[in-house]
Amino acid sequence: MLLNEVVEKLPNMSKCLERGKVVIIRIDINSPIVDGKILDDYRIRAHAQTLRLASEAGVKSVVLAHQGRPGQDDFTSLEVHKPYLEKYVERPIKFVDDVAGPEARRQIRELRDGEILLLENVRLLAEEVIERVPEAQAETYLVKKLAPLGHYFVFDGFAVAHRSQPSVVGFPMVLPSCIGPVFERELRALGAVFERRGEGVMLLAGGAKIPDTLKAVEQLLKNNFVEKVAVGGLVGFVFAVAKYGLLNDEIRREVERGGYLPHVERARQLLAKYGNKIHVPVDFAVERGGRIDVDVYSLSQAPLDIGRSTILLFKEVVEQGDIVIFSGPMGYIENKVFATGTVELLRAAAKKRLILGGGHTIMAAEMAGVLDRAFHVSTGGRAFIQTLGGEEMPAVKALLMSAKKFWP
Ligand SMILES: Nc1ncnc2c1ncn2[C@@H]1O[C@H](COP(=O)(O)OP(=O)(O)OP(=O)(O)O)[C@@H](O)[C@H]1O
Ligand SMILES: O=C(O)[C@H](O)COP(=O)(O)O
Repeated sequence: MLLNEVVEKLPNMSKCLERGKVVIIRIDINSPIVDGKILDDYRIRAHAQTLRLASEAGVKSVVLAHQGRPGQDDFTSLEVHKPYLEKYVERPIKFVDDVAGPEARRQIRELRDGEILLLENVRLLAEEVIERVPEAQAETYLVKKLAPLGHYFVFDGFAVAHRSQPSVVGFPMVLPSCIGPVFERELRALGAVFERRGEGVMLLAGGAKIPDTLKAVEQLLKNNFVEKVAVGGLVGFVFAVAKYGLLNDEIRREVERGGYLPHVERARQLLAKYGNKIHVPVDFAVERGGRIDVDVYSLSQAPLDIGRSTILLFKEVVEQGDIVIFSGPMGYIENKVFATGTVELLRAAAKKRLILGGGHTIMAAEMAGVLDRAFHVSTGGRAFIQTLGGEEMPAVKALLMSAKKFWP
Protein backbone atom coordinates (compact mmCIF):
# COMPACT_ATOMS: atom_id res chain seq x y z
CA MET A 1 0.00 0.00 0.00
CA LEU A 2 1.33 3.47 -0.85
CA LEU A 3 1.99 5.82 2.06
CA ASN A 4 -0.74 8.26 1.02
CA GLU A 5 -3.28 5.44 1.04
CA VAL A 6 -2.07 4.38 4.48
CA VAL A 7 -2.64 7.86 5.90
CA GLU A 8 -6.19 7.92 4.60
CA LYS A 9 -6.91 4.62 6.35
CA LEU A 10 -5.61 5.73 9.75
CA PRO A 11 -7.88 7.68 12.12
CA ASN A 12 -6.69 11.23 12.60
CA MET A 13 -5.98 12.48 16.14
CA SER A 14 -9.16 14.55 16.38
CA LYS A 15 -11.09 11.26 16.54
CA CYS A 16 -9.30 10.36 19.78
CA LEU A 17 -9.60 13.75 21.48
CA GLU A 18 -12.81 13.45 23.48
CA ARG A 19 -13.12 15.92 26.34
CA GLY A 20 -12.68 14.33 29.76
CA LYS A 21 -11.24 11.08 28.39
CA VAL A 22 -7.80 9.69 29.22
CA VAL A 23 -5.61 9.58 26.11
CA ILE A 24 -2.27 7.78 26.16
CA ILE A 25 0.07 9.57 23.75
CA ARG A 26 3.38 8.05 22.58
CA ILE A 27 5.79 10.71 21.34
CA ASP A 28 9.52 10.58 20.56
CA ILE A 29 11.51 13.26 22.36
CA ASN A 30 14.71 11.22 22.41
CA SER A 31 17.35 13.96 22.12
CA PRO A 32 21.13 14.27 22.00
CA ILE A 33 22.19 14.65 25.64
CA VAL A 34 25.71 15.26 26.92
CA ASP A 35 26.48 15.63 30.64
CA GLY A 36 22.76 15.70 31.37
CA LYS A 37 22.12 18.64 29.02
CA ILE A 38 19.89 18.51 25.94
CA LEU A 39 21.92 19.69 22.92
CA ASP A 40 19.09 19.89 20.41
CA ASP A 41 15.39 20.12 21.22
CA TYR A 42 14.00 19.76 17.69
CA ARG A 43 11.89 16.69 18.49
CA ILE A 44 10.51 18.29 21.65
CA ARG A 45 9.45 21.36 19.68
CA ALA A 46 7.83 19.16 17.02
CA HIS A 47 5.71 17.25 19.54
CA ALA A 48 4.72 20.29 21.63
CA GLN A 49 1.91 21.08 19.20
CA THR A 50 0.45 17.58 19.67
CA LEU A 51 0.24 18.02 23.42
CA ARG A 52 -1.14 21.54 23.12
CA LEU A 53 -3.93 20.30 20.84
CA ALA A 54 -4.76 17.51 23.28
CA SER A 55 -4.84 19.90 26.21
CA GLU A 56 -6.98 22.44 24.35
CA ALA A 57 -9.43 19.67 23.51
CA GLY A 58 -9.82 19.03 27.27
CA VAL A 59 -8.47 15.49 27.31
CA LYS A 60 -6.37 14.05 30.11
CA SER A 61 -3.04 13.34 28.40
CA VAL A 62 -0.73 10.59 29.59
CA VAL A 63 2.57 10.95 27.77
CA LEU A 64 4.85 8.03 27.05
CA ALA A 65 8.37 8.57 25.70
CA HIS A 66 11.93 7.29 25.93
CA GLN A 67 15.41 8.72 26.18
CA GLY A 68 18.48 6.74 25.10
CA ARG A 69 18.96 3.04 25.54
CA PRO A 70 19.68 1.23 28.84
CA GLY A 71 23.42 1.17 29.48
CA GLN A 72 24.20 4.25 27.38
CA ASP A 73 25.31 7.65 28.71
CA ASP A 74 22.21 9.39 27.37
CA PHE A 75 19.81 6.98 29.11
CA THR A 76 18.36 9.58 31.48
CA SER A 77 15.19 10.57 33.28
CA LEU A 78 12.57 12.47 31.29
CA GLU A 79 12.56 15.05 34.07
CA VAL A 80 15.27 16.73 31.97
CA HIS A 81 12.75 17.12 29.11
CA LYS A 82 9.92 18.49 31.26
CA PRO A 83 10.99 22.19 31.27
CA TYR A 84 11.47 22.09 27.50
CA LEU A 85 8.00 20.65 27.02
CA GLU A 86 6.55 23.29 29.34
CA LYS A 87 8.30 26.04 27.39
CA TYR A 88 6.99 24.89 24.01
CA VAL A 89 3.55 23.59 25.03
CA GLU A 90 3.15 26.81 27.03
CA ARG A 91 1.44 25.16 29.97
CA PRO A 92 2.47 23.21 33.07
CA ILE A 93 3.36 19.57 32.59
CA LYS A 94 3.10 17.12 35.48
CA PHE A 95 5.90 14.58 35.79
CA VAL A 96 5.89 11.31 37.70
CA ASP A 97 8.98 9.31 38.56
CA ASP A 98 7.25 6.06 37.60
CA VAL A 99 6.13 4.42 34.36
CA ALA A 100 3.22 2.12 35.13
CA GLY A 101 3.49 1.40 38.86
CA PRO A 102 1.01 2.41 41.62
CA GLU A 103 2.18 6.06 41.77
CA ALA A 104 1.87 6.59 37.99
CA ARG A 105 -1.57 4.99 38.01
CA ARG A 106 -2.71 7.08 40.98
CA GLN A 107 -1.65 10.27 39.21
CA ILE A 108 -3.40 9.22 36.00
CA ARG A 109 -6.64 8.67 37.94
CA GLU A 110 -6.32 12.14 39.46
CA LEU A 111 -5.80 13.98 36.18
CA ARG A 112 -8.21 16.79 35.41
CA ASP A 113 -9.48 17.79 31.96
CA GLY A 114 -6.74 19.41 29.87
CA GLU A 115 -3.89 18.30 32.14
CA ILE A 116 -0.78 16.61 30.80
CA LEU A 117 1.15 13.97 32.73
CA LEU A 118 4.61 12.93 31.53
CA LEU A 119 5.55 9.43 32.67
CA GLU A 120 9.17 8.42 33.37
CA ASN A 121 11.41 7.01 30.60
CA VAL A 122 9.47 3.98 29.33
CA ARG A 123 12.73 2.12 28.63
CA LEU A 124 13.21 1.75 32.40
CA LEU A 125 10.96 -1.25 31.88
CA ALA A 126 13.17 -4.07 30.58
CA GLU A 127 10.29 -5.39 28.44
CA GLU A 128 10.16 -2.15 26.45
CA VAL A 129 13.36 -2.87 24.54
CA ILE A 130 12.28 -6.34 23.44
CA GLU A 131 10.72 -6.33 19.98
CA ARG A 132 7.84 -8.71 19.42
CA VAL A 133 4.59 -8.89 17.46
CA PRO A 134 1.79 -6.48 18.52
CA GLU A 135 -0.38 -9.25 20.01
CA ALA A 136 2.46 -10.27 22.35
CA GLN A 137 3.20 -6.65 23.30
CA ALA A 138 -0.45 -6.24 24.32
CA GLU A 139 0.27 -8.75 27.12
CA THR A 140 3.14 -6.76 28.66
CA TYR A 141 3.11 -5.19 32.13
CA LEU A 142 3.07 -1.69 30.62
CA VAL A 143 0.00 -2.26 28.47
CA LYS A 144 -1.83 -4.40 31.05
CA LYS A 145 -1.40 -1.71 33.74
CA LEU A 146 -2.01 1.45 31.72
CA ALA A 147 -4.52 0.52 29.01
CA PRO A 148 -7.41 -0.09 31.48
CA LEU A 149 -7.02 3.53 32.64
CA GLY A 150 -7.08 4.94 29.11
CA HIS A 151 -9.85 5.48 26.58
CA TYR A 152 -7.73 6.13 23.49
CA PHE A 153 -4.17 5.78 22.27
CA VAL A 154 -2.42 8.29 20.01
CA PHE A 155 0.79 7.31 18.28
CA ASP A 156 2.83 10.30 17.22
CA GLY A 157 6.43 9.11 17.57
CA PHE A 158 7.47 8.68 13.94
CA ALA A 159 11.13 8.40 15.02
CA VAL A 160 10.35 5.20 16.94
CA ALA A 161 7.78 3.82 14.46
CA HIS A 162 10.27 1.21 13.26
CA ARG A 163 10.36 -0.47 16.69
CA SER A 164 7.91 -3.24 17.50
CA GLN A 165 7.99 -2.32 21.19
CA PRO A 166 5.14 -2.37 23.75
CA SER A 167 4.67 1.41 23.90
CA VAL A 168 4.51 1.51 20.09
CA VAL A 169 2.49 -1.53 19.00
CA GLY A 170 0.94 -2.91 22.21
CA PHE A 171 -1.69 -0.25 22.94
CA PRO A 172 -3.29 -0.22 19.46
CA MET A 173 -4.29 -3.86 20.07
CA VAL A 174 -6.44 -2.95 23.07
CA LEU A 175 -7.45 0.70 22.64
CA PRO A 176 -9.02 2.64 19.76
CA SER A 177 -6.01 4.41 18.28
CA CYS A 178 -5.17 7.41 16.15
CA ILE A 179 -2.16 8.90 14.41
CA GLY A 180 -0.80 12.15 15.81
CA PRO A 181 -0.01 15.23 13.69
CA VAL A 182 3.78 14.72 13.63
CA PHE A 183 3.41 11.17 12.35
CA GLU A 184 0.76 12.21 9.85
CA ARG A 185 2.93 15.02 8.45
CA GLU A 186 5.84 12.62 8.01
CA LEU A 187 3.77 10.06 6.13
CA ARG A 188 2.22 12.71 3.89
CA ALA A 189 5.57 14.35 3.06
CA LEU A 190 7.22 11.06 2.12
CA GLY A 191 4.06 9.90 0.36
CA ALA A 192 4.16 13.04 -1.80
CA VAL A 193 7.75 12.24 -2.81
CA PHE A 194 6.84 8.68 -3.82
CA GLU A 195 3.93 10.02 -5.87
CA ARG A 196 6.34 11.92 -8.11
CA ARG A 197 7.58 8.61 -9.49
CA GLY A 198 11.14 9.92 -9.40
CA GLU A 199 10.75 12.89 -11.66
CA GLY A 200 13.10 15.61 -10.46
CA VAL A 201 13.74 13.84 -7.15
CA MET A 202 17.39 13.68 -6.09
CA LEU A 203 18.76 11.86 -3.06
CA LEU A 204 21.89 13.00 -1.23
CA ALA A 205 22.74 10.11 1.06
CA GLY A 206 25.55 10.25 3.58
CA GLY A 207 26.08 9.51 7.23
CA ALA A 208 27.03 6.34 9.03
CA LYS A 209 23.94 4.10 8.76
CA ILE A 210 25.43 2.11 5.91
CA PRO A 211 23.18 -1.01 5.57
CA ASP A 212 19.97 1.01 6.02
CA THR A 213 21.13 3.55 3.46
CA LEU A 214 22.19 0.91 0.94
CA LYS A 215 18.76 -0.63 1.26
CA ALA A 216 17.02 2.73 0.84
CA VAL A 217 19.14 3.56 -2.23
CA GLU A 218 18.30 0.20 -3.76
CA GLN A 219 14.56 0.49 -3.10
CA LEU A 220 14.33 4.07 -4.29
CA LEU A 221 16.14 3.28 -7.53
CA LYS A 222 14.36 -0.02 -8.10
CA ASN A 223 10.96 1.61 -7.76
CA ASN A 224 11.99 4.70 -9.73
CA PHE A 225 11.23 6.97 -6.78
CA VAL A 226 14.41 9.00 -7.34
CA GLU A 227 16.14 10.10 -10.49
CA LYS A 228 19.69 10.29 -9.16
CA VAL A 229 21.59 9.53 -5.99
CA ALA A 230 24.78 11.18 -4.75
CA VAL A 231 26.56 9.40 -1.93
CA GLY A 232 28.81 10.96 0.71
CA GLY A 233 29.81 10.34 4.33
CA LEU A 234 30.82 6.82 5.24
CA VAL A 235 28.29 5.57 2.70
CA GLY A 236 30.19 7.45 0.01
CA PHE A 237 33.45 5.95 1.21
CA VAL A 238 32.02 2.43 0.83
CA PHE A 239 30.78 3.24 -2.69
CA ALA A 240 34.16 4.72 -3.63
CA VAL A 241 35.95 1.56 -2.46
CA ALA A 242 33.48 -0.48 -4.51
CA LYS A 243 33.72 1.67 -7.63
CA TYR A 244 37.45 2.34 -7.81
CA GLY A 245 38.67 -0.84 -6.12
CA LEU A 246 40.51 1.21 -3.50
CA LEU A 247 42.11 -1.53 -1.55
CA ASN A 248 45.66 -0.49 -0.79
CA ASP A 249 46.85 -1.68 2.63
CA GLU A 250 45.69 1.39 4.56
CA ILE A 251 42.23 1.41 3.00
CA ARG A 252 41.91 -2.34 3.44
CA ARG A 253 42.62 -1.86 7.15
CA GLU A 254 40.00 0.92 7.36
CA VAL A 255 37.43 -1.25 5.61
CA GLU A 256 38.15 -4.19 7.91
CA ARG A 257 38.18 -2.01 11.04
CA GLY A 258 34.75 -0.64 10.13
CA GLY A 259 33.39 -4.06 9.11
CA TYR A 260 32.53 -2.53 5.72
CA LEU A 261 33.52 -5.43 3.45
CA PRO A 262 29.99 -6.87 2.95
CA HIS A 263 28.71 -3.34 2.34
CA VAL A 264 31.37 -2.78 -0.31
CA GLU A 265 30.13 -5.88 -2.07
CA ARG A 266 26.53 -4.70 -1.90
CA ALA A 267 27.55 -1.26 -3.19
CA ARG A 268 29.36 -2.97 -6.08
CA GLN A 269 26.15 -4.81 -7.00
CA LEU A 270 24.16 -1.58 -6.89
CA LEU A 271 26.72 0.15 -9.11
CA ALA A 272 26.54 -2.70 -11.60
CA LYS A 273 22.77 -2.30 -11.81
CA TYR A 274 22.26 1.44 -11.45
CA GLY A 275 25.77 2.84 -12.04
CA ASN A 276 24.60 5.68 -14.28
CA LYS A 277 22.26 6.97 -11.58
CA ILE A 278 24.63 6.78 -8.61
CA HIS A 279 27.18 9.56 -8.23
CA VAL A 280 30.24 8.57 -6.22
CA PRO A 281 32.87 10.95 -4.78
CA VAL A 282 35.89 11.61 -6.97
CA ASP A 283 37.91 13.16 -4.17
CA PHE A 284 37.87 13.29 -0.38
CA ALA A 285 39.09 15.58 2.36
CA VAL A 286 41.44 14.03 4.89
CA GLU A 287 43.28 15.16 8.00
CA ARG A 288 46.97 15.83 7.44
CA GLY A 289 47.82 18.55 9.91
CA GLY A 290 44.66 20.26 8.64
CA ARG A 291 42.15 19.63 5.84
CA ILE A 292 43.55 18.63 2.49
CA ASP A 293 41.73 17.22 -0.55
CA VAL A 294 43.01 14.07 -2.23
CA ASP A 295 41.96 12.41 -5.43
CA VAL A 296 40.24 9.02 -4.81
CA TYR A 297 43.17 7.07 -6.25
CA SER A 298 45.59 8.75 -3.82
CA LEU A 299 43.41 8.02 -0.79
CA SER A 300 45.41 6.23 1.89
CA GLN A 301 43.56 7.13 5.08
CA ALA A 302 39.97 7.40 6.28
CA PRO A 303 38.18 10.28 4.54
CA LEU A 304 36.48 12.87 6.72
CA ASP A 305 34.55 14.81 4.08
CA ILE A 306 33.93 14.86 0.35
CA GLY A 307 36.46 16.97 -1.58
CA ARG A 308 36.00 20.19 -3.55
CA SER A 309 35.54 18.53 -6.97
CA THR A 310 32.90 16.19 -5.51
CA ILE A 311 31.06 19.11 -3.94
CA LEU A 312 30.85 20.73 -7.38
CA LEU A 313 29.67 17.49 -9.00
CA PHE A 314 26.99 16.94 -6.35
CA LYS A 315 25.84 20.55 -6.70
CA GLU A 316 25.14 19.78 -10.35
CA VAL A 317 22.96 16.85 -9.26
CA VAL A 318 21.08 19.17 -6.89
CA GLU A 319 20.66 21.72 -9.69
CA GLN A 320 18.94 19.13 -11.90
CA GLY A 321 16.24 18.33 -9.34
CA ASP A 322 13.33 20.15 -7.81
CA ILE A 323 12.99 17.91 -4.75
CA VAL A 324 16.16 17.02 -2.83
CA ILE A 325 16.12 14.43 -0.07
CA PHE A 326 19.08 14.85 2.28
CA SER A 327 19.76 11.94 4.59
CA GLY A 328 22.99 11.81 6.58
CA PRO A 329 25.91 14.25 6.50
CA MET A 330 28.59 14.18 3.80
CA GLY A 331 31.39 14.16 6.38
CA TYR A 332 32.51 14.31 9.98
CA ILE A 333 30.48 17.41 10.83
CA GLU A 334 31.40 17.37 14.51
CA ASN A 335 34.62 19.04 13.33
CA LYS A 336 33.74 22.29 11.53
CA VAL A 337 36.61 21.89 9.09
CA PHE A 338 35.01 18.71 7.75
CA ALA A 339 31.46 20.10 7.68
CA THR A 340 32.10 22.04 4.45
CA GLY A 341 30.69 19.45 2.03
CA THR A 342 27.52 19.01 4.08
CA VAL A 343 26.98 22.73 4.67
CA GLU A 344 27.56 23.75 1.03
CA LEU A 345 25.28 21.06 -0.34
CA LEU A 346 22.57 21.81 2.20
CA ARG A 347 22.68 25.46 1.14
CA ALA A 348 22.37 24.47 -2.52
CA ALA A 349 19.57 22.00 -1.72
CA ALA A 350 17.64 24.61 0.29
CA LYS A 351 17.02 26.48 -2.97
CA LYS A 352 14.92 23.46 -3.99
CA ARG A 353 12.21 21.61 -2.11
CA LEU A 354 14.43 20.17 0.61
CA ILE A 355 13.38 17.17 2.67
CA LEU A 356 15.82 16.18 5.36
CA GLY A 357 15.99 13.78 8.24
CA GLY A 358 18.28 12.48 10.96
CA GLY A 359 19.59 14.16 14.11
CA HIS A 360 23.01 14.95 12.67
CA THR A 361 21.55 16.18 9.40
CA ILE A 362 19.23 18.53 11.27
CA MET A 363 22.19 19.79 13.32
CA ALA A 364 24.09 20.41 10.08
CA ALA A 365 21.10 22.24 8.56
CA GLU A 366 21.05 24.49 11.62
CA MET A 367 24.77 25.07 11.18
CA ALA A 368 24.19 25.93 7.50
CA GLY A 369 21.35 28.29 8.46
CA VAL A 370 18.80 26.52 6.24
CA LEU A 371 16.65 24.57 8.69
CA ASP A 372 13.81 27.11 8.46
CA ARG A 373 13.88 26.96 4.67
CA ALA A 374 13.43 23.19 4.40
CA PHE A 375 10.16 21.96 2.92
CA HIS A 376 10.00 19.09 5.40
CA VAL A 377 12.21 18.28 8.38
CA SER A 378 11.72 14.70 9.46
CA THR A 379 11.91 13.85 13.15
CA GLY A 380 13.10 10.36 12.23
CA GLY A 381 16.63 9.01 12.00
CA ARG A 382 16.55 5.31 11.25
CA ALA A 383 12.75 5.51 10.80
CA PHE A 384 13.23 8.14 8.06
CA ILE A 385 15.76 6.11 6.11
CA GLN A 386 13.79 2.88 6.57
CA THR A 387 10.60 4.52 5.35
CA LEU A 388 12.51 5.74 2.31
CA GLY A 389 13.65 2.15 1.91
CA GLY A 390 10.02 1.10 1.62
CA GLU A 391 9.91 -0.89 4.84
CA GLU A 392 6.56 -1.26 6.55
CA MET A 393 6.77 0.39 9.95
CA PRO A 394 5.54 -1.82 12.84
CA ALA A 395 3.65 1.22 14.18
CA VAL A 396 1.75 1.59 10.91
CA LYS A 397 0.92 -2.10 10.84
CA ALA A 398 -0.40 -2.03 14.43
CA LEU A 399 -2.44 1.12 13.81
CA LEU A 400 -4.02 -0.39 10.70
CA MET A 401 -4.93 -3.52 12.71
CA SER A 402 -6.39 -1.30 15.43
CA ALA A 403 -8.46 0.75 12.98
CA LYS A 404 -9.94 -2.46 11.55
CA LYS A 405 -10.78 -3.75 15.02
CA PHE A 406 -12.20 -0.63 16.68
CA TRP A 407 -13.47 1.44 13.75
CA PRO A 408 -14.26 -1.12 11.02
N1 LIG B 1 33.60 10.53 6.48
C1 LIG B 1 33.16 10.38 7.72
N2 LIG B 1 33.99 9.98 8.69
C2 LIG B 1 33.58 9.83 9.95
N3 LIG B 1 32.33 10.05 10.35
C3 LIG B 1 31.47 10.45 9.43
C4 LIG B 1 31.82 10.63 8.08
N4 LIG B 1 30.72 11.00 7.40
C5 LIG B 1 29.73 11.04 8.30
N5 LIG B 1 30.16 10.71 9.52
C6 LIG B 1 29.41 10.64 10.78
O1 LIG B 1 28.15 10.08 10.62
C7 LIG B 1 27.34 10.51 11.71
C8 LIG B 1 25.99 10.85 11.21
O2 LIG B 1 25.46 9.79 10.48
P1 LIG B 1 23.95 9.30 10.70
O3 LIG B 1 23.69 8.32 9.63
O4 LIG B 1 23.78 8.87 12.10
O5 LIG B 1 23.18 10.67 10.41
P2 LIG B 1 21.73 11.14 10.83
O6 LIG B 1 20.75 10.12 10.38
O7 LIG B 1 21.56 12.54 10.34
O8 LIG B 1 21.81 11.22 12.41
P3 LIG B 1 21.07 10.46 13.62
O9 LIG B 1 21.51 9.02 13.54
O10 LIG B 1 21.65 11.19 14.77
O11 LIG B 1 19.60 10.63 13.48
C9 LIG B 1 28.00 11.73 12.30
O12 LIG B 1 28.50 11.40 13.58
C10 LIG B 1 29.11 12.02 11.31
O13 LIG B 1 30.25 12.56 11.91
O1 LIG C 1 16.54 8.33 17.95
C1 LIG C 1 15.89 7.49 17.34
O2 LIG C 1 16.17 7.13 16.18
C2 LIG C 1 14.63 6.96 17.97
O3 LIG C 1 14.34 7.62 19.16
C3 LIG C 1 14.70 5.47 18.17
O4 LIG C 1 15.70 5.17 19.06
P1 LIG C 1 16.30 3.69 19.10
O5 LIG C 1 17.11 3.53 17.84
O6 LIG C 1 17.12 3.66 20.34
O7 LIG C 1 15.15 2.74 19.14
